Order: sequence, then C-alpha cells, then structure tokens
Amino acid sequence: MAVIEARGLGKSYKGKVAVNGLSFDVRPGTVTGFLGPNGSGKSTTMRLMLGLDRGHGTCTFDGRPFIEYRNPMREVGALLEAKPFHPTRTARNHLRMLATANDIPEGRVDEVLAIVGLSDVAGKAPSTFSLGMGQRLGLAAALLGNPHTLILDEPANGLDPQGIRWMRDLLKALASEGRSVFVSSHLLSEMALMADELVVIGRGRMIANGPVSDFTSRAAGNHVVVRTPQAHDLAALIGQRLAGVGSVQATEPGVVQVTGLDASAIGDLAFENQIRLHELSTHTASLEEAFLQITGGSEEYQAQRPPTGFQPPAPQQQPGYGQQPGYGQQPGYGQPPAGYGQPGYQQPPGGWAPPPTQQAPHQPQQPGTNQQFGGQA
Ligand SMILES: Nc1ncnc2c1ncn2[C@@H]1O[C@H](COP(=O)(O)OP(=O)(O)OP(=O)(O)O)[C@@H](O)[C@H]1O
Repeated sequence: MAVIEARGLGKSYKGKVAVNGLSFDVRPGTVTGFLGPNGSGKSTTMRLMLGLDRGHGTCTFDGRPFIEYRNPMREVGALLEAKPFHPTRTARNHLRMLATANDIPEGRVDEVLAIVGLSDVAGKAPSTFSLGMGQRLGLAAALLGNPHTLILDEPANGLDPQGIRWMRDLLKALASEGRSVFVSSHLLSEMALMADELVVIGRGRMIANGPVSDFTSRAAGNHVVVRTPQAHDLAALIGQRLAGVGSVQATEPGVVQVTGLDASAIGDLAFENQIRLHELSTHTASLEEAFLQITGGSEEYQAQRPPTGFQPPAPQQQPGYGQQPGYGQQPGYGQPPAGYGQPGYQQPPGGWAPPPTQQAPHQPQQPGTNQQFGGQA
C-alpha cells in the first residue's frame, strides 16, 4: 500500500508565497487531516501534490509522481475544490466517461454511485445537484478506480449532518483497509473523530505534523483537577514537586487545578503522603482549542472585532469556545518550534510535554432515517 511523500512543496503567486517548503508523509492505514486557516495554502498544496500546479518540490505516491502513472485514477483518487462536471451529461455518464478513460470496468460506476448514495439521481445532470450532492459525485469519481490513496479537499463541504457522519465513517473504513487518506476540513470536531495524524499549516508553512493526540496534549489549558479534603496539604506537596515548573491553584474549596504534573504522578504523591482523593481527572484541550492556539496569528484573513455596543447573541457555545481566559495565543504557540513539522520531528522544547490525552470516542453510525442520500459505508 502506498505512502505519500511530499518534499519541499512550494508555490508563489505573483511574488507572494502561498506554500513554503512543505514536507510531510501520509502513511497507509491512516486518515491524515490537513488543517490551516483560510488562505493558508491547503488547496494549493493538494494541487502541487498532484502536479496540477507548477511549483517547487516533489510528491510521490509509492515512490512515483502522480503524473507518471498510466491509469492515475487507479492509484490516487482526488476530490479537489473545482469540480469539472460536464453541464449536460448525467452523473452516471460523467463517471462512465472517466471509467473508460482510465480503463476501469463500467460496472464500477453503479457501485460507486451506490457507495455515495446517488443511485436514485444517477440519470440527472450534476448541474441540478445541490452542493452536497456535487461533493458526493466528486467522491464517487475519486473512488472509481478503487485507489489506495485518497486526496480530498473539504469533502464534507455542503453535506448535512448525516452526510458528514457517513463521510467520516467511510473515510475511516477506507483507511482501515490500508489506504492512505489525506483530507482537509474546517470541521475540527469531525477531524478530531476521524483523523489519526495531522498536518497543520499557517501562511503556507508547516506548524505541526504528528498524531492528533500529541497535538491536543500540547495545548495550553491542559490540566489535572484534584478534589480532596486535604487540598491545602496536597497543594503544598505539589508545589514542592513542581519546583516552579507548572502551576497549582485552588479553584474552589477542596479542589486544586494542576499543570505540569500528570494525574498518575499526583495520585502517587497523594498516596505516599496518605492524602485522600475524591477526584483525579485530566482535562485535555479539544482539537479546536489546540488548533486556535497553535494557528493564532497565522491567519491570512482576520475579521475585525465587532463595533462597540455590539451585543453578541445569547451563548450557544461549546465549553472552551470563544474568548476564554487563557485562550488565543499562548506562550510557545503561534510560532512553530525549531524543526517542528519535519517528518519524524522530535519533541519541541519547553512547555510542550504531553500529558495523557482524552480523545472523544468514535461514535458508530446509527441507521439513519429519511436519508435521501444515505450512501453505503
Ligand atoms: N490562482 C491563484 N492566483 C493567485 N493567488 C492564489 C491562487 N490560488 C491561491 N492563491 C492564494 O494562495 C494562498 C493560498 O490559497 P489556498 O486556496 O491554497 O488556501 P486554502 O488554505 O485552501 O484556503 P481555504 O481554507 O480558504 O480554502 C491564498 O493567499 C490565495 O489567495
């Protein structure tokens, strides 16, 4: 099965650097999420990987560039932002044409239409499709050659919640069969459930590359909560153990919040000193929090603050969303540590030691009702 190796990818538009020396691997059997603020260079990178844009660097799929494959759709399935659908040709005929050009058996067309849930509208022209249906047809085209590698730019764009969950389950299933899946998305909660690895860029440069769990565990705000009737004694012991690295603070009577020491170390310390614990829990940043911290300041397009007197709508936010104390750019974030983002990167220095992580559990797909475009997993 294929590994994607991108090396030194770069591209400038009229002297402005859009992608700057990106190198990363995408391993078989994984979903690798590609994250970055608007305009950070994700789509340009994907086009460079496929040789659709002229630029610097190389990208190989199992050791060969995409354009060197005789039947590239059998090797790499791509869904990019621009969808080249013929205005009058039906969805089925569009796929038939691609199948013929790539030496793919025609029977595969109806298979992929069923996989993406478009069998009922296969005789209609894509110009009549909604955004989400167009995305499904683009995905059908990407899957047509049963490729071992998928490069998907915002595939969930326009999908309804059932469609998003279906897409997540499909991509995870494809990866579990040994495929390499490289997917960009702004849906960070989806990415948290779907991706094994991340490539995070800002202004065309690598910011982070590695397992999702490493990424979230390094975020500022990760801490351990300890509830104990001997909070004062425990806080003093933790303070001594921390020796100035990390923090311990009482957030309410009988509760201390600790950074710089993980739950097992705190549990051991309490046990050794006969301190009773009523709660010992690790709180890890969400992918969204970690992403906003690490990309803070690298947005190409930053919205202005609302004018004075603006009343925000009543909060319907997720915990940790919006402007929270300690939110935004933290010391050590925003600027990628030296050498960070290179393949096989080493632990960056200072304040990045990962405590154990808590990832949201994967939710198995429930049988949906009223799904017009349900798709097969
Ligand atoms: N054809 C083009 N001509 C000129 N500039 C371009 C072109 N395509 C992209 N750019 C610029 O290159 C930069 C990266 O754009 P790109 O579309 O790759 O970002 P992106 O991360 O995919 O953004 P988004 O998340 O909004 O889709 C942006 O500054 C964009 O304006």
